[in-house]
Amino acid sequence: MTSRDSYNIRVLGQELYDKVSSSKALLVGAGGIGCELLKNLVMSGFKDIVVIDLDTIDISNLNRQFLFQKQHVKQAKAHVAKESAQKFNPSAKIESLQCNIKEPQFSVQWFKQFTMVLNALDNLEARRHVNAMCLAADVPLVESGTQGYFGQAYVIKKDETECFDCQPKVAPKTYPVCTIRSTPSEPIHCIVWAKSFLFSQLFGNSEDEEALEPDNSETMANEVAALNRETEELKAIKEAAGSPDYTKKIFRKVYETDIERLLSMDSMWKNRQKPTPLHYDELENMMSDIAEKEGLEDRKVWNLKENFKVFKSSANKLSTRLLKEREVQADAILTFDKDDDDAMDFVTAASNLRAHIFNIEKNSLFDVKSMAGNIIPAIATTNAIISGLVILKAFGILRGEYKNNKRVYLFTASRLLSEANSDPNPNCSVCRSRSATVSVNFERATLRDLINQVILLSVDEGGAGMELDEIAIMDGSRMIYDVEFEDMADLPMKEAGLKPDTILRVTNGEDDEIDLIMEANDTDELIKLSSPLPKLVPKGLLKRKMEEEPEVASKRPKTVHTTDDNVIHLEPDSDDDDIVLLD
Ligand SMILES: Nc1ncnc2c1ncn2[C@@H]1O[C@H](COP(=O)(O)OP(=O)(O)OP(=O)(O)O)[C@@H](O)[C@H]1O
Ligand SMILES: [Zn+2]
Repeated sequence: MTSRDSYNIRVLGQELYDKVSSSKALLVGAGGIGCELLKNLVMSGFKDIVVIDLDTIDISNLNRQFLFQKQHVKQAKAHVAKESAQKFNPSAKIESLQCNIKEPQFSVQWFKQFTMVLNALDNLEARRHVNAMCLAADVPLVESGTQGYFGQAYVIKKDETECFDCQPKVAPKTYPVCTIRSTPSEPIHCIVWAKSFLFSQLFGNSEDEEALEPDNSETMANEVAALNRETEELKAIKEAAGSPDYTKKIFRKVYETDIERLLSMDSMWKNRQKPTPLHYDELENMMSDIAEKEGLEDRKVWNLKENFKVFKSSANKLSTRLLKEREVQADAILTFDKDDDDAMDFVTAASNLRAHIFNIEKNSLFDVKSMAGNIIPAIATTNAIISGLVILKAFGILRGEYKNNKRVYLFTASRLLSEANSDPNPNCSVCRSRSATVSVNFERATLRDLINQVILLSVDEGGAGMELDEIAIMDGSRMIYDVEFEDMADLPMKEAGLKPDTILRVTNGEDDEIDLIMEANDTDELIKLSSPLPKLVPKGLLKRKMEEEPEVASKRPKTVHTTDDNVIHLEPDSDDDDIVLLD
């Protein structure tokens, strides 16, 4: 027994220590929270840990992801995190995987080996996936997130608590296309234009215009046609990459010709201040009287000449890079990355030039970076506090606490607020459906076998007890059976495109649905239910139960969604919540 173990026994008590040291934890993500958390896990006595992260270490991670050092840049986060954390407790077994958690090899069956899963992710999609897998495998999950000085940590457990998807999440902000392309009025409109329109048209994939919201109104039809023409013209200029007047062509098109075309649409400017085009040659002449100085400060707002200079140099650098990449791969593109200096220089200068034309305030590179990259600074202390709380949630799980394992919110790095975990939302389509694992011989069993032996089987015999003419079966968004679509019913499952870990959703009417998680069975038995299907709790009943317990409902604080998917802040509006002040 190491001295760390004897220390942990004294702190945790023998009973909890035994649970901690015999559990197996999966840590998803080895970034800001993940690094802290892996260190906490090994130091608090977890002995069997799998850490997974798809990414490699970037220099910008080093200020807070302290398991990584300069010499590790470009190496796999998961492997380096494992090596560094191992030193805190050499007796812990850590397995590292440089993979995407969404890969099919990480099946429901694979998730079942863990006592708990700890999320340390930075995106909605992966969080949703892990949530669904943990529900299907019935493994408790600790979800966490931070944003600046705010953070949260909470436990998700099938049938006991809300799941990640019980409350709707806000979609990232989008902007109407006509505001971005024709009538910007705020700095962010110019930044979105530079990043999502100009950058992606010139160097990336023109389909990339993620932040633009199509505007279908008829009055805009002419304008949209004009803008499509602009896009075509830009494509032609793109072909001139590498030629001496390349940047001049771009500049004249987007800051002169396009602006003059906008000015010719009189109705657009009746109640708006008109833009003023910029002229390349005039600016070029002005440049001759300033000394060339390299290295502009990123926190200073550049003047017109400086923006012009940076625009030309960064556009040239990006197009040279793209041409080089195209020599190797004909359809190479550049993807905007906030940590790519040339891309940030380009977006800052291009958006500032546009801001100048529309009389909008310009911004420093530092500020443009935070807006273009949707960045709210990641703060090491916030990650550290939240990771500590995640470990307390994990201890709670080992003690069998779910509902009373309170959600914790961190406000402005000094106030912690906790609230009771909520019941699952009776209308949640992710966690409120019943689920069961069915083992299937994919080579031989047909969908009809599944229908007869599981779906139509009576509830008393462990089946779903549904009626044949009422059921519909979906494989994700693909309909594979209903009473009027039996084409696939008699094919072997494999031929019907079904494979292990497919989750089939069977519904019959509104109030009854069940998810069947398919696993491989190579025995002679075509279909085998591992356990009877869970009995249905009609949604109506659950809803009524919630209404009968008003004190539970009224305790729910008001939800305030942020623009990012990292964290949802809650504002307390109940006096009963525990508030802890940190020094
Ligand atoms: N699907 C996924 N599978 C595995 N790991 C993932 C997946 N999605 C995200 N991650 C990892 O989760 C971690 C989240 O960490 P964090 O929020 O600190 O982000 P970061 O990329 O390290 O930092 P930043 O975004 O601020 O540059 C990252 O290391 C990321 O690679
Ligand atoms: Zn749910």
